[in-house]
Amino acid sequence: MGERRLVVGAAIVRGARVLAARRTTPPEAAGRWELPGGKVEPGERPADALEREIAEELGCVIEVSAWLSGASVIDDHLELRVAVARLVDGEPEPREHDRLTWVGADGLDGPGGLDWMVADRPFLPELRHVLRTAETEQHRGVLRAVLFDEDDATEVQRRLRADGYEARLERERLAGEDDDEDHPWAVLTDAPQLLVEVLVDEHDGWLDDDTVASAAQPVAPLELPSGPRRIKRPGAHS
Ligand SMILES: Nc1nc2c([nH]c(=O)n2[C@H]2C[C@H](O)[C@@H](COP(=O)(O)OP(=O)(O)OP(=O)(O)O)O2)c(=O)[nH]1
Repeated sequence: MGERRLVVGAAIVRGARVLAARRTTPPEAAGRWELPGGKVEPGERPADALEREIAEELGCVIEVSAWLSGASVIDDHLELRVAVARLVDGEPEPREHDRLTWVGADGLDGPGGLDWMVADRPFLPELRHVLRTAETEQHRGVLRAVLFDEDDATEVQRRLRADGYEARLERERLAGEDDDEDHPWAVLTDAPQLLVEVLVDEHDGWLDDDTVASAAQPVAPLELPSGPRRIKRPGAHS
């Protein structure tokens, strides 16, 4: 027997919750929760396979941020890897699943938690950690400024730090397969939203949706978006 074929699952994280999907087939898996995804085609990169499967199954666009560690055996022929991903366009709709749910660290598993596919369970502790980190950042009012160029990101970071705020750089695709120029930079900061908005504006970036709606409230009575959306995203990048 050769190597097991790879199945990839997406832990799509928004705010501090992850999207879980309930299977309908085969009968023994119906009613069990999984991370949406599917089989990687021969010659296909796992991140591309995942983005393709999500478009097919959920009708939305994601971007892989980082792979969780390890792989989990599904059966003699298949093994599962899981990536943390961010929703970049559209809203997930179930096309092949009978239910979708956004679940936080506390609702992942354990009493009252979801009944996951067996192969997914080894990923839950690390996933819980990812969600807890996201929760902490939300509570601290951390904003995420996204910029296309490293120079812009570094400059925004420098200016925020010069003003006494914390500012940390992150690459949008952290541990993906490739590292080409398409992947933007993010600056995570505890600076006030207005200041961050001014800086991203100067550097052709935008403020990410996830963080704004929840984080901005304690900072200032601004006009807040009622639903998740991106604030000032350039239409195309040059
Ligand atoms: N997508 C996905 N599949 C999982 C997970 N956990 C798990 O055991 N599996 C199993 C169920 C299936 O046996 C297999 C993936 O099959 P699939 O039916 O979702 O994949 P696919 O869309 O590429 O299907 P196919 O039509 O090519 O057969 O992996 C999970 O979290 N996500």
